[in-house]
Amino acid sequence: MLRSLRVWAPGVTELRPFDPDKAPPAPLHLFTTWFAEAVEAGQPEPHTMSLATTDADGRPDARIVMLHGADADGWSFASHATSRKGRDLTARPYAALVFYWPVLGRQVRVRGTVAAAPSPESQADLHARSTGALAAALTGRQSEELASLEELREVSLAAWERARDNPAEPSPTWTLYRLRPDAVEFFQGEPERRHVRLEYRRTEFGWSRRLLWP
Ligand SMILES: Cc1cc2nc3c(=O)[nH]c(=O)nc-3n(C[C@H](O)[C@H](O)[C@H](O)COP(=O)(O)O)c2cc1C
Repeated sequence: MLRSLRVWAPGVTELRPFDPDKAPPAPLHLFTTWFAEAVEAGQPEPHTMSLATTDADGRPDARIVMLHGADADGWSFASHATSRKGRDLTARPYAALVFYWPVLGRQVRVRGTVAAAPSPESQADLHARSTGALAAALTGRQSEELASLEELREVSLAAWERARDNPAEPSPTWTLYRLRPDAVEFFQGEPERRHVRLEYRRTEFGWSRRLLWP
């Protein structure tokens, strides 16, 4: 089965030429352009990304989270500070994000230091989202062992009710995190496998750019 599968099948993926000489001086601008192009090209869920962290012993872990924003302050996402990833970030406030947009054969990797936003900002970010997002956050206990699906159902039903009754109910452990990048890499797939990798690195004078062998 694996051998019958194709990456970037014609008709599914459009590999556009990417000229790194015309790339903007800062990675945020290129990310914003590529993100909008992924949306326009019909990429499902382009705002989901892998978030990699390491625990206190340096052991890595990764999971999918939603992108909450990308601006001059960094790339943001939200989760419980008490979750496994939250504990990792407390122990080692450094992370990597990976976006994969297969309809355009593009990957973006972002690495840098992570800081937690002040609680009022985290709560405001949560309350600007859907009732379901608030209910999920109010359910809490993320990454703890769950005794049964029945217990989850009971706690979740109560959380949905609280979220509907009080859309401003706080979820004390819910935290908005910002990753301030020190490196951002853009990968554009190429049909002859001469993929273009453009890496931006933060320097004391701004951003430097270099190509990487694919
Ligand atoms: C599409 C998708 C989006 C998700 N978005 C989030 C998110 O924004 N925040 C979050 O805490 N978990 C999110 N999750 C769940 C995480 O992948 C993960 O299961 C959870 O956060 C616990 O991770 P941890 O034990 O490493 O802390 C998402 C999962 C999927 C599949």
